[in-house]
Amino acid sequence: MSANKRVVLSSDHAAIELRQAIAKHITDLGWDAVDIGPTTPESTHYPLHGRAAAERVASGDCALGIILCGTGQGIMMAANKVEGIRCGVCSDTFSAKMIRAHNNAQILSIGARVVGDSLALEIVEAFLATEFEGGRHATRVDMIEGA
Ligand SMILES: O=C(CO)[C@H](O)[C@H](O)[C@H](O)COP(=O)(O)O
Repeated sequence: MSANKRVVLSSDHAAIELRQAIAKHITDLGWDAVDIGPTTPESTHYPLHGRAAAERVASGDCALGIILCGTGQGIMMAANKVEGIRCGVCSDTFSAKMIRAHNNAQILSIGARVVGDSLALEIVEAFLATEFEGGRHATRVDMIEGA
């Protein structure tokens, strides 16, 4: 499968089951889910998993990413420390579309303790189905990146 269908997934202990459900769901939709774990429920540290997913995207190994922790906030902060990565936390489908269409975010973060499972799948679908619009938004994204 080509790299542009590869979606890396990671989480901390707060979101393992939801992350695995999302991986199955996006596979059914035709994406290549690259689930980098963890798979066991022991308490772990979200910065490790946010950075690991972001590095898969920054390196070009995966085109997009989906990361989760309890709120989605901490793992998002860790992912955004990786150069060139734009990640937003979404709890609604409109925001999930907009972080692709206007912000060209490569990574979606979800709080597994914030949104229900079926809304989470809708948020993921909205994110994956939306393309960056470019134009005036490209100017602004370049400004985020310091251009
Ligand atoms: O939400 C989180 C970070 O923004 C993470 O899921 C953390 O694990 C959370 O802050 C603490 O969760 P814990 O299960 O009480 O360790």
